[in-house]
Amino acid sequence: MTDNLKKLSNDSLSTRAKVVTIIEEILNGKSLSLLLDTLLASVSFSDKPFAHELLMGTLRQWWALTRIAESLAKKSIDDHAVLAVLNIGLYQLLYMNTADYAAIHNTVEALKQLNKSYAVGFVNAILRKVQQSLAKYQKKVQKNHSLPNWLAKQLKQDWPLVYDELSLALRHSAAIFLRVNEQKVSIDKYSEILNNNGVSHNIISLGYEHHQTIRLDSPVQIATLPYFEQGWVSVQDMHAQLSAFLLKPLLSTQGKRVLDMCCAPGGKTAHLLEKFHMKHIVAIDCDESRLNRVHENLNRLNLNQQNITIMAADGTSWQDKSLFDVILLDAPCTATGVIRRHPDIALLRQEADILATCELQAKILQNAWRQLKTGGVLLYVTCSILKAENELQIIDFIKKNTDAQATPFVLDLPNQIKQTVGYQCLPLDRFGGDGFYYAMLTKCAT
Ligand SMILES: C[S@@+](CC[C@H](N)C(=O)[O-])C[C@H]1O[C@@H](n2cnc3c(N)ncnc32)[C@H](O)[C@@H]1O
Repeated sequence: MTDNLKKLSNDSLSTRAKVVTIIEEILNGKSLSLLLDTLLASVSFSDKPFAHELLMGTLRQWWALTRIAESLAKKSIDDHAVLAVLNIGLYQLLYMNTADYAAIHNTVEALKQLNKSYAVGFVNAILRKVQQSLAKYQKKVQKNHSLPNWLAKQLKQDWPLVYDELSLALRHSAAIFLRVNEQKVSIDKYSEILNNNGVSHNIISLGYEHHQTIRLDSPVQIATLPYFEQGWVSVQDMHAQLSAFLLKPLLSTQGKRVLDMCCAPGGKTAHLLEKFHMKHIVAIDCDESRLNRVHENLNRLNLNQQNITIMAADGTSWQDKSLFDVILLDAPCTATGVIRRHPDIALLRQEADILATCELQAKILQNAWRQLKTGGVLLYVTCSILKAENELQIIDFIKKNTDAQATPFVLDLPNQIKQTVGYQCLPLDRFGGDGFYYAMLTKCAT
């Protein structure tokens, strides 16, 4: 734990100051996933909803709020804590029903608690200016996007026809989808159980053949879902669930050797084990700590683990002794398709990450290909919405590998967009799935 985070155990630190501390950590490169739990554990029960909304909302609107703050400051604000205090203040004024006095006074107090008293006058003046012309600034903050400029520019170039819709959707939260473990219960039966427990939801199409998923109408505490601990259900975005369904024609006949390259934290591995009897599945990932979560997931779901080998390995160079019939490559990516769920991505990613990520993907893909039998199939997946990591990556791969042939399939929802090779799923509305790309390649005899 960093010294900065140790401050969170100080009960006299206000919830606002704690949220600012978490944002500082994110701006220093830490990921939100663990920090959100740390924040919520450090505040009182009654303050948890406020802390959650203030952190997640401020992160989702970060760039739009920063533009307002810096336009009023007439300069860029380099002190992370001061910028975070300003942005949580602006978020309370422009998005939450916080009384103006609390939004300004208590936010400015956080500066003092964080030893940033030098900025009290500066922050106070900006927040008061916004409070005096609230409607004007509410309109201003809604305009355009809340993305770093380089990303907005790239998305506009990649998706000119739906750019406005896309950049708007990326400012919102995403719906929760459930993957039902059909070894335990059918979707229809689980839907009935949810109804009996008062959990409002819909069964919706995945856009591929007749397959369906459950979408919740509003967020719930996941651990309180009926039979969650018994492994009847998992949380998984609808588009992430496509992997196993797309592989169904190949894996419904038994006896296949499968490689799950880049498997952690094991969402897709678990789905494969729920659905298919494979001869052997090898699941690798380079991140040992994330591999622990694969074990945890498979154990909760009570899955038969006799035929699976899970291990830490570098996908750019690791080779198995025998070839595989099917390879699932869920490649590391910029994760720009899941910004709605992980709004810290919009703060953390840099333009230079695209090229570095594409190079890593190309290396892993090439190494995976060497391990595929002739006649075998590789499913390439990312949760990115950037063409460089997706369609362009695969077109380039096919050019370099004359034994690689695109295998056609059809997705049929409006936000599942056919590409030269594969499909791009876009997060175009609040209730649709995340941004994912899928391409299927068959290895031909040369
Ligand atoms: C998109 S995530 C995989 C998600 C996973 N398939 C699931 O469904 O839960 C990408 C994974 O790639 C892993 N990774 C990154 N570089 C790698 C490499 N060189 N070799 C193997 N795994 C790598 C990361 O640790 C991360 O767990």
